[in-house]
Amino acid sequence: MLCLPAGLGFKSFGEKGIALTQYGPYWRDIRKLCSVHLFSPSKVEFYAPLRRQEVGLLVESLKRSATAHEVVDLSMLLYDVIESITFKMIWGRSKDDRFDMKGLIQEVARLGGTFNITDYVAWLGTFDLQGLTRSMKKNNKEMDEMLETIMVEHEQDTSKKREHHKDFIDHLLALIHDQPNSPHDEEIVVIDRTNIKAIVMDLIIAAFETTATTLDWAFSELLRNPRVMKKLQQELEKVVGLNKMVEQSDVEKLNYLDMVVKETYRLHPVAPFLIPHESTEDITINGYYIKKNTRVIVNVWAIGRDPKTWSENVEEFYPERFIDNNIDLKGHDFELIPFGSGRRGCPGMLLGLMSVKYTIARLVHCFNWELPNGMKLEHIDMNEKFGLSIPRLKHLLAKPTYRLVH
Ligand code: HEM
Repeated sequence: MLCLPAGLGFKSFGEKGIALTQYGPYWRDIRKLCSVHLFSPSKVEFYAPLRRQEVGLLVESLKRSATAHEVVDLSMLLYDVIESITFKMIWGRSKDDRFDMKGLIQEVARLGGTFNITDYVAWLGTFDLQGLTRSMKKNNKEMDEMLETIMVEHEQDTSKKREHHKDFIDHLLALIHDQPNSPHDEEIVVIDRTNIKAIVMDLIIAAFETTATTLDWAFSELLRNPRVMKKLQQELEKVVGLNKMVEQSDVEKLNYLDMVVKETYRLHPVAPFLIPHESTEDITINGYYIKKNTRVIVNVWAIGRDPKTWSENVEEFYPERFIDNNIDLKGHDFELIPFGSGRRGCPGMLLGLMSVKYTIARLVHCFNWELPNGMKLEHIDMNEKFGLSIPRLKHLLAKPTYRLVH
């Protein structure tokens, strides 16, 4: 069956972005464009110094907390570091006190995941009984104003620095200013300001919340499972040693880390239902007839907890289950598809996984982690907050101790 994301109960900027846009020439061009400037392996490499710098700053701040024997809000710190990396990649700056970008994105995730009665009883849409349309419009307006300001600032900044260090918004704006001479020019996608806002919004939502939430769950499981934490530290000691920092080039040598990340996604897929898809043709699967244009929701959360696939210890965080199989995250193994599968699968997987693995590696290598105030393992609150993604309900608190030799 060919699938493509269908409309959610809302759409931020119509079908002008990438993630909620129907399959067709526009989606193909935009996806290609994003691949060149953001997702390709060379871009993952290009952003290595940025990741190194931002995660390095986090390590330094944790070292200070360790010296002061402080308990830290690990969830908040993880969201902050991914926020900085994502925003710097996309518009060249990290936090901007003029805008509450994180709040706006989290509101989109909340609204997107709210049960919307209009999806089932369309005529109720006129009444907006749950106030979702009103909230979405307000959110859209704020985002629109914020992105317009950022775009204007990019256009006005003609400094040499900008010429040499173009961010993603610069690349998109160049497309407006260098529109093709001929409509048959296939190399250049014709876009306007609303397209740019929609694409940028999609990318930030797709990149920020997903990566940060993965890290939050990975650390929750590592803290709950000291055996796994210890084994990961042993792997890091063996591959990197205790005298130097982990580098991104070390990441591919860390096999146990790879299994820890897969196991995190099995139990905590960030997008539990992926993005809603739509069948593009009539089809029968396993005896079930699915009509063309049917909305299809894939329950990745349930697949990851199916004892028929994963055996009876399905609730246990047990990375070793990946030792004797070739299951990977690329979307070929349907028992584990946290990044989706096929042509609408996540194009930012390489980028996201590098941020996830590198951050875990650095923090587990540099620090021992304890629960605060003698808290017992079984008291770690593992409840989820339901939305488009499923982050932790409560922040994860922990106490770091520096463990490297220098
Ligand atoms: C590491 C954490 C990430 C996870 C778990 C994740 C997961 C997903 C999932 C489940 C989908 C929907 C796939 C489907 O419905 O079949 C998706 C789509 C998408 N992701 Fe990611 N993602 C991550 C990181 C990123 C990053 C870092 C970026 C960009 C910089 C990104 C950009 C996108 C885009 C643009 C789409 C929509 C693709 C389309 O509709 O063609 N993602 N992602």
